[in-house]
Amino acid sequence: MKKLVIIPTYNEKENIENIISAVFGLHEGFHVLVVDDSSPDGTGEIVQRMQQQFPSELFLTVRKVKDGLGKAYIHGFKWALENGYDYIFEMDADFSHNPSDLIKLYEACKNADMSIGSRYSKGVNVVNWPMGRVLLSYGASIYVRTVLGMPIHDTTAGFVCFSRKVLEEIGLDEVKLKGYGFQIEMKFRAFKKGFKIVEVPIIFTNRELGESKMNGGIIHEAVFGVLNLKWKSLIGKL
Ligand SMILES: Nc1nc2c(ncn2[C@@H]2O[C@H](COP(=O)(O)OP(=O)(O)O[C@H]3O[C@H](CO)[C@@H](O)[C@H](O)[C@@H]3O)[C@@H](O)[C@H]2O)c(=O)[nH]1
Repeated sequence: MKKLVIIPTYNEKENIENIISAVFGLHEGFHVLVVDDSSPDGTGEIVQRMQQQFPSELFLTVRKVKDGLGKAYIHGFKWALENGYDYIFEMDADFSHNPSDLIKLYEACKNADMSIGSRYSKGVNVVNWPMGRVLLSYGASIYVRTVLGMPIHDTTAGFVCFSRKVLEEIGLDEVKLKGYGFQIEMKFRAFKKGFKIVEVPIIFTNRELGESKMNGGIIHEAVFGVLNLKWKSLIGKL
């Protein structure tokens, strides 16, 4: 089975080399695609250099401008489908997600269609986030679950495994949200299509290096984006 971990990056020079090494260090046959938005800090150049060491496992696509997490992933998903991958993973560059949990996600995904590394399926498993961010994220998950009626605890999770057929059937060109709302939209579309989704408990650890790209615009898009998804679902367009 061909497995691809997609890592979107914007200014991750402190993390990128270590995270790629950690994935390959698992020796589980994962390939890595980095989707970099022309990071001014030289993240892309670091990946290019590592490609000499891992010519057939490490891939890089560079987009011209910073255009949001969602668009970066959509680009990566299409690349994965074109290149024949069976299982496709989302993972942050910054070690918020422990790369060794990829194995748990893969095992769970084999018995489902999609698996989610979940911070909230067994209590709240977040380390070193400021209380405000925990409340925002946990509150967002309750808001989304209530409005959309989706039985998923961690609806904004960014540590996910998709089996190929989910990405083939979900309608990638119709996914509209670009920021973290994208995470919600992907899960809702998969849920509406009747795919089997399982949550795997993980511990999310706040990054030690580099900076989060979270901002007010991303929150605004997610709040109104959820209402729009609900509306589309009510009028049968989703
Ligand atoms: N290519 C690209 N990558 C991006 C962009 N914005 C963020 N990224 C990359 O996406 C990953 C996550 O971004 P962070 O900015 O570190 O996210 P966070 O604040 O820690 O957010 C986490 O929580 C969110 C809400 O729960 C999650 O939705 C998100 O996936 C992530 O796990 C990192 O690898 C970062 O470099 C972008 O515009 N373009």
